Amino acid sequence: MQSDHKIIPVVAGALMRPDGSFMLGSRPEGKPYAGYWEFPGGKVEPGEAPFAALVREFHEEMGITVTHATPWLTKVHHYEHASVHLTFYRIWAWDGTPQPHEGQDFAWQVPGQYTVGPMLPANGPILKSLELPDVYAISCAHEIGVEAFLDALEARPELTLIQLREPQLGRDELAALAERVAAIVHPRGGKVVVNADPAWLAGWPVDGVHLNGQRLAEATVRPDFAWVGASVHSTEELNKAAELGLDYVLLGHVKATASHPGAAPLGWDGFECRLAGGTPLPVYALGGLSAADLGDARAHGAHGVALMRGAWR
Ligand SMILES: Nc1nc2c([nH]c(=O)n2[C@H]2C[C@H](O)[C@@H](COP(=O)(O)OP(=O)(O)OP(=O)(O)O)O2)c(=O)[nH]1
Repeated sequence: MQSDHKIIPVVAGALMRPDGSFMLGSRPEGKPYAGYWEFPGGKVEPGEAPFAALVREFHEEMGITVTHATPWLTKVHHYEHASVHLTFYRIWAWDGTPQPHEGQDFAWQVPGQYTVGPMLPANGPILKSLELPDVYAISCAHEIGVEAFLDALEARPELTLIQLREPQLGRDELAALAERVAAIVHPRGGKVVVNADPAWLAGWPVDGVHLNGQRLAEATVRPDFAWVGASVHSTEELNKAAELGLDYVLLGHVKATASHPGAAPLGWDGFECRLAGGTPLPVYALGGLSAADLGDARAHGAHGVALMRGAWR
């Protein structure tokens, strides 16, 4: 690690297609890591704003004009050739057709099903983040009953990331429900994470664990699951989740919600404020939201929206 190096600001963007596929480019000959695959982008010029750098790089590298992009993740990485501060955007709309202006190859890729490689070393967690859907759904059996919840889950095949959060259930009841939820969600290619003591989950057919605020505060290492997330309210808690190497956080509550009556909502400005230094892990906005809030959430730096009541209406 070469922390004495000046840190070079870099912007990069994932061109997103409506089906969830996105573009990677190969690094041209003559650059460090030539032939490795990356998100198109490059160094920010002195005095240049990051978004302006993104627009310029996409124009120079592939002749397209970015028309709609939202800030997504940031990361510092120390290479042997340089230390870089990476700002990643997701690009939702552009004019023109990508043409390789610098001798690079382009490939549209499906998250988690890569046909190109190797990837730039810094990009592993960034690529993993693209496997997370726009909408994160939190279970509601405690409000509407187990059978009605399972019926609602069956009826919404678009929900592919489910947090099982049923604090009223004991371990055996929760295990039985987790099995039924997984039997619905796994055939659709989705994931189930459980908001419970990680020690409970050994042998359960689930994909990960979700840490509530207290479990996050007590954690000293990342629990050993494929997917681990946490609920946070502050930048400090977000940073703790990042230090543990978690995969995502839920940050809220953004709007007034029945589950926190009386507690003042953050609003979108307060939400964005907590991400002000950038976030290395994807953040779902939580609290009083519906799928219709996805555009606002992305515009304020969120990966997507986390819904409790809003998922099942
Ligand atoms: N473009 C891009 N760069 C990345 C990504 N991930 C990552 O670690 N990097 C690093 C690799 C490089 O050290 C640095 C980008 O520098 P670069 O040399 O490609 O930038 P540039 O196109 O402006 O190059 P140049 O004109 O200065 O030669 O950021 C990524 O996904 N995309």
